[in-house]
Parts: sequence; C-alpha cells; structure tokens
Amino acid sequence: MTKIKICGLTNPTEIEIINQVHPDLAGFVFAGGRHQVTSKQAQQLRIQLDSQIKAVGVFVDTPIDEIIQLANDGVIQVAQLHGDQTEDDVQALQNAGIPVIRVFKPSRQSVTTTNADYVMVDSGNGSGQPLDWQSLQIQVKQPIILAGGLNPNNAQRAIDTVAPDYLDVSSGVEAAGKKSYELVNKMVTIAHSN
Ligand SMILES: O=C(O)c1ccccc1NCC(=O)[C@H](O)[C@H](O)COP(=O)(O)O
Repeated sequence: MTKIKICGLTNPTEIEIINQVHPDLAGFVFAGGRHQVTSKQAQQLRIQLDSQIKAVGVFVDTPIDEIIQLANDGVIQVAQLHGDQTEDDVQALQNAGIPVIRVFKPSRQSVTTTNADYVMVDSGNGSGQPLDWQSLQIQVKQPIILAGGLNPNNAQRAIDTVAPDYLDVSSGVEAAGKKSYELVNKMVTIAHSN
C-alpha cells in the first residue's frame, strides 16, 4: 500500500474530510503562504483531527525551539523541514523525540545523505508543479515521500514511475482553493489501492 499525506489543512471543514477519508498523515503549514496556520489555529485543528492520524508541521527555516514547543504541546507529531535546515537541526529535533521529514528539491539540489526519518522530494513549496519523475534518482535508506503537483489524474502514473512509500498532495485535491471531499477521497483511494 502506498501511504499518503494530505497537506495544507486550514479549517475545520477540511479536518472533517480528513477524518472521514483517513489518509496516513495530515499537514499543517506554519510557513507563509495561503495555507499558513497559526499555532493557535493548528492546536484547534489538531484537537478535531482523528487521534490516529499524525499531524505533520511544515516549516521553512523556523527556529528549532519553536518546532519543539509545538511538538511538546501535542500540536504536531512529525516535523517537515522545507527550508535550508541542516543535519544538526535534524538531530536536534530527533533528540527531542520528533521524527523528521527532510525535503529536497531535485530540480535545484541533489538528494544528499541525511539522518532524517523520511526523505521528501518536492518541486517547491506547495507549487502545484510536478517533478520530472522519470529522471528522479533517489537512493536513500529512508521511506520516500513524493510531492509536487500530484492529483487524482496523475497519481497512478506517479506511483508506477517512482514507486514512492508515500504521496504528498495539497493543491491537487482542492476545488476553489479548499480541500474537496471528492478529490481527497479519490486520491486516498488510489494511494491505498497500490
Ligand atoms: O503549501 C504551502 O503553502 C507551503 C508553503 C511553504 C512550504 C511548504 C508548503 N507546502 C509543502 C507541502 O507539503 C505541500 O504539500 C507540497 O509542497 C505539495 O504541494 P502541491 O504541489 O500543492 O501538491
């Protein structure tokens, strides 16, 4: 089974969709942009989110102490480092008991050795643009998360081409800028049937 993370959740209606469809991970974006949530908003959404679904905090160069605080407060269970954080940052989070997703953007950087718990390849920061899946060369020991421009129309091809452990999707399951039950359900069904 391919697991799946639905990212960029911003409101209670979207959490209700997640609780019904049950992806493996749910993402709250703390970085700037249209998906950004405050710590307080994320705390409320985490309370509403099914306790079996881990919440991933998405960060771009956020101070490590702030990430640890969010984990200690139970707002997030996993940290996704989408900026220029270092392996020292990865280690500091792991020392605090927080699993880490380290993000690489293969169009502008190579996937280097990391001690993170997961390796994500993405085209940008919620860009909605797919990577060139055919040219991806990822040889890592960690589970691989494929992100960038995925949607129900291309998910099967992405799985067949890259064989990732997880898909990560945000804008591709939205209609008019909000998560759509129909699209989230289609996406999770495709992932979980592979
Ligand atoms: O989604 C954002 O607004 C965002 C902002 C800053 C850093 C990362 C961000 N998103 C990261 C994600 O995990 C997205 O799910 C991932 O990039 C895929 O997005 P999409 O291409 O829209 O499916």
